[in-house]
Order: sequence, then C-alpha cells, then structure tokens
Amino acid sequence: MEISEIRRTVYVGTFIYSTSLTKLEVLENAAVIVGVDKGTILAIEKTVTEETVGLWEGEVGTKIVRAGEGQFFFPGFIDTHIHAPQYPNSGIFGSSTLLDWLDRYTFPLEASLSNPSKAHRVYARCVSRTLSHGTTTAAYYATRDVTSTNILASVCFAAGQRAFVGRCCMDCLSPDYYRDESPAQAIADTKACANYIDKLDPTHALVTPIITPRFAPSCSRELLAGLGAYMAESGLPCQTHISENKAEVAFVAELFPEYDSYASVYDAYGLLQPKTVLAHAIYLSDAEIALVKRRGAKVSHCPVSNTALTSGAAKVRRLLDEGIVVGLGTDVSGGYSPSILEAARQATMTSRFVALTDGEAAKLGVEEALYLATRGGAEVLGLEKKVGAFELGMEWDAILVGLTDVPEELGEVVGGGMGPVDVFGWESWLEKVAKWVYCGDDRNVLKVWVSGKIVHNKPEQ
Ligand SMILES: Nc1nc2[nH]cnc2c(=O)[nH]1
Ligand SMILES: [Zn+2]
Repeated sequence: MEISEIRRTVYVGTFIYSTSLTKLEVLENAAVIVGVDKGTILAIEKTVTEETVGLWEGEVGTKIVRAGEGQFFFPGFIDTHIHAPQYPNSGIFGSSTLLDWLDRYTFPLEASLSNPSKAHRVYARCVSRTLSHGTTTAAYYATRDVTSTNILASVCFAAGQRAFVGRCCMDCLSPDYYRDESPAQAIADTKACANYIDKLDPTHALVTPIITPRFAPSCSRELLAGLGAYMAESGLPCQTHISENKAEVAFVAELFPEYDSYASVYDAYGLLQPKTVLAHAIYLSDAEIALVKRRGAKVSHCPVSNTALTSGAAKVRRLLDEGIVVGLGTDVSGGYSPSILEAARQATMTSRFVALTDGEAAKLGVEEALYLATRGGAEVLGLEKKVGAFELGMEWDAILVGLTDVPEELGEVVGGGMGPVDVFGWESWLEKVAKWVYCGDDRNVLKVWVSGKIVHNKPEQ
C-alpha cells in the first residue's frame, strides 16, 4: 500500500501514561487509533482481541503498529527548559557555579554560534539527540543572534520536533562581544525571529516563538518593559530564569533595589503571567511563591543542572502543594544530559536530599517524576489539551519503549537486547517502569512520533 493511502494508524499493545500526579494508567492489549492527517487520537480501545486487530489489518487505509512483547507506548517527553547552543558543552562545567560558568564556558560558545554553519551543525545534532531520548516537545533558548535563532527554528521544524524557540535577550552586564546593542535592537530582533517563525509555521502547529529575557541581571529595565509590552500585545509565551543561585539572587537585589524580590522584578514589567516559564525557582521566598501562584506562572524544575552547578535543591513538593504547575527541564548544558528521563530520575534523587531536611513528604515517586516529565511539562507550556497523555483528541506524541528480556535458560540475550534495563519476567508493569526510570536511557527508546509522524527510529544493531 502507498503511504499516501494510509488514513489511520492503529497502535496495538501496552500503553502507559499519567492520569494524575500519583497515578500511572496501564492499558494492556489495548489499541489507540490515530488519524494520519491531523495526528490526533480518534479512539482508544481499552481491550482488543487478535480478531479485531485482524479485521483492522485487512482494512484499506489502516496501518497497524504493534508494541512487541514487553514493550510499551508512553507519551513523549517534554523538556521545558533547554539551551540548544550550549549542547556541545554538555559535561563541561568543572567545579564552576552559575555566574563564573556563564563567563567561562557559556558566553564564548553561544557567541561563536553566530557562524551559521556552526549553528546548523550544533542545532541539528542537539535536535536529533533530544529526539532520540524521546523528547517530543522542547522549549529552547537559542542565542542572541537572529540568523542562528532562525536556523534552530528551521531545524526543529524540519526534524518534526514540537518546539518553542526564543532569541536570548541580554543588553546588560554581559561581555562586550556578546551583548545586545540596545533595548530597542533587542526587541526588534526578538520580533524578527517571531516573524520568521510565523512564516515557517503560520499556525504554530509545531514551532512557536517564545519571548526570552535571559535573566534579570542581563536585562535593562527598558528591555524588560519592552518585552513585557510585547508579551501583552502578541500573546506569546515567555521563558526566563529565576532564583537559581544565591549569588544571583543577591545580585538581583543589588541591581533592582526598588523591588521586594526577584519575582517582583519580572512582575513589575508584566512578565509574570500564566504563559511564563520560570526555570529553577530554587530560592523563592514564601511571598514569591504566593506571587508566582497568583500570577499563574509556571516552573521548570532542572535538577541535573541544579546539582551540577551546585545551585541548590528546589523544593518541588512545596511548589506542587501550593498548586504551582511544574515540569522538568534538562537545562543543557548547566545540566549535562539531554535526557528528560535523566531529569526525572534526578528529580526523585534531589527530592530525597530535600527530604533529609524537610521530611519524608518531600520525596517524589516514580509516578510523580513521570507526570512532571509529560503532563506537567505540557501544562507548563500551555499544551495540556494537546500532548502529555493518551486521551481522545490529543496528538500522538509518543515513544515506544523496549526493555531487555533475560532468557529463562542460562545464555546470552539474543541480539544484545533492547537497552540497559534487564527484565526477568516476574516484574509488574509498574516495576518495569520504575526500572526504566532508574536504569534506562536512549537505548530503550525504539521509536518516537510527533503528531502521528515518526521522527526517530532506533537504528538496528
Ligand atoms: N542554567 C542557566 N542559568 C542561566 N542564567 C542566565 N543564563 C543562564 C544559562 O544559560 N543557564
Ligand atoms: Zn537555563
């Protein structure tokens, strides 16, 4: 059958997804029917027989995709905070902390990406790497260079990754070689990138511009005000950093003495909104948490970066208890890993350190970490009706996960298995999922789809 004749794809097998912060639904012997034109879920059959699947197989225009024995479909991961231009520095951070790390490692690399061919090379690799780890949606910081930011948007669009792409605004306290020349220029350049994306993807079905003040210390009052006005007029989302490091928080208090807190600075310029993604949020005071909650701004928790740069341990349970929406971010290359599975794992580990001082309730379970990695992230980016779970009308943004079956007889696993998670056959589905979270990696990601289109296929070994 010609591909063009396929009207719907029926995915058959086991489906696992979050139905709440603490609950994972497991549908075994189920089917999810996806329309090919819009990539949306048309029907969910919670139990299907081989006979039914056989009938579908015989239908013209229907394609069947099966999860093998022991494999399962899972919603695609959502990275709510990642710096694509920093990807080559993954793992290179030494013993630095935020402010010296920016000067030493980050600004020189980002500035060098004004070379379009270098930008293309880095972005193509970053996008294919995140896809291979199962990231179907990413909120990217680019650099302050317009051409290179537009290259990132084009690379995401061509690769089929759902993405938010922001030109990084920074007109203050940044090195001479890497600083916006004026607030007006920074705003004009931001608009130029948004216009480029509007032409690339007019309905923002896949790629959306995002207003991106780097963080308060690198933005003048005039720039923050201009970006706040642009946010109000365009309705576009916004991403920035907040309260990541104690020296940074003290610096903001010194730079903006007229405001009570870091969060109040963003609020004063209209940047604390329901469509605002705040990365880190480690040292928010009670008053700031209340303000973030009142404004409906969202938080991107970046545990790998927070530990790598010795920034601190965000109190995620507290944020969740306050009703703040939280997702996960890799924060490459503050974070060394492009994997949201790693971020989920480290979110549970960090929460255990928090529990040592704040009590057992601080601990995040596997179910909660996976919720943050999927539905939480979707809500952070305003996509909760579109992606993050398997529900009617949602788009098929999904991954197929495979684990390695250890044979009952002593002997080698045939074909090397499907990645580093060994399954002995007696584990429940939820135990298999826990093993995947703690022991898995991209070798377990066999296929990845965005909006019903395949965007990654693990190479055969
Ligand atoms: N983690 C992180 N924090 C920042 N604060 C300002 N810029 C950055 C950045 O690039 N990464
Ligand atoms: Zn960051």
